[in-house]
Amino acid sequence: MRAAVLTEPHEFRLEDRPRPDPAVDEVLVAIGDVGICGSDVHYYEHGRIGDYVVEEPLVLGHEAAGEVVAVGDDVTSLEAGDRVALEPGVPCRRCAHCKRGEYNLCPDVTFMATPPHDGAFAEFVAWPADFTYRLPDHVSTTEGALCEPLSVGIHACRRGEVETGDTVLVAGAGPIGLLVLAAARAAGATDVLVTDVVDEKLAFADERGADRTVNVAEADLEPVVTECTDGEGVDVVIEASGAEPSIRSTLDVVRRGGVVVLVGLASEATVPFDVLDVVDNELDVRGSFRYENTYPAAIDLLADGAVDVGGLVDFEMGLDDVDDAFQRAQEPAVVKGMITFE
Ligand SMILES: NC(=O)C1=CN([C@@H]2O[C@H](COP(=O)(O)OP(=O)(O)OC[C@H]3O[C@@H](n4cnc5c(N)ncnc54)[C@H](O)[C@@H]3O)[C@@H](O)[C@H]2O)C=CC1
Ligand SMILES: CC(=O)[C@H](N)C(=O)O
Repeated sequence: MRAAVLTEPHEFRLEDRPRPDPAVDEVLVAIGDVGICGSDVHYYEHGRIGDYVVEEPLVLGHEAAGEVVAVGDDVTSLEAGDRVALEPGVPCRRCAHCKRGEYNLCPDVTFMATPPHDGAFAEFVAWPADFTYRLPDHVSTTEGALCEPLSVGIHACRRGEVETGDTVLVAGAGPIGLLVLAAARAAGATDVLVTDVVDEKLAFADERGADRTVNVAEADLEPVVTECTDGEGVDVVIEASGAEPSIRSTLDVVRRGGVVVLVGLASEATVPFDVLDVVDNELDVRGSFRYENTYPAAIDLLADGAVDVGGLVDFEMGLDDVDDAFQRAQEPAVVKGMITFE
């Protein structure tokens, strides 16, 4: 089978590799679509993300969906021909975090396309059946692949305890911010404000149902939030840009007693935070890391039409064009690129 392997920064090699055999509890999936995530682009550009360093050739891609072509002897939940989405992180199932159900925090997780674990820019992937989810007939494998970033959005909203009637501010209108917007709407948020520094991204957020968009490179956010919330501040801020000024501004726009959820990964490890603000206003500041138990909800939201990911994908390219695809994925106005397999 063919696989696109990152051998060093800016260098993909198309390799012929043996097709994997599924273990007894795994399914073999012929990959149909794989999204290009910002983290894939970061590994391509820099060969590392923090402590995760590409030391051996690595297959990237973790937003994947396709069709089951074989099942291991013990698998009863899926069969050949099923179209499926693959949850890319498989935890150890034994540690205290796994036992508590917070398996996204498992320190021994095998996460696709995170060194040293290969990802899904490959024709076939063998994957545990219980982290592989059947897609209804009317949900495409492109949508199945987008269950991954949608899961990040669902988990962030769960962390923020977004409820019916809430006013939510989503900072950053990249794929994660846009899917936080979608998940917040599905959770019942009635007013969603979205910020970015790129007008095209904000126009897109507007089309996708944002009540108000603010280009924070051109306008002050605080007066807009004051106007929209009668001076109270928003119930929940979900920071999905990772930009330091945006992270800092979260405390200025959340209401007293509100929740700030940090999803974006800041390039600087430390960002000054006004502790008095947090204490005095009794703010909940929470991290949100990947997701747990979100795939069934993501698939249901797509199947019911409660979340529409149509239009999120700017381009689709084959494995042969993986270099070009990664160049295009870095254009500022591009939201999502997809590698597709015939
Ligand atoms: N916590 C988690 O589990 C995960 C975190 N991430 C992180 O979430 C963030 C968002 O991911 P993507 O949407 O893929 O990234 P992206 O880079 O495509 O989107 C970020 C957006 O933020 C905008 N932005 C830049 N400066 C801003 C500012 N000052 N205020 C508001 N917006 C600003 C950019 O123009 C861009 O549209 C990244 O930091 C990524 O590393 C991504 C996936 C999972
Ligand atoms: C942080 C990322 O962007 C990536 N999706 C991951 O979960 O590692």
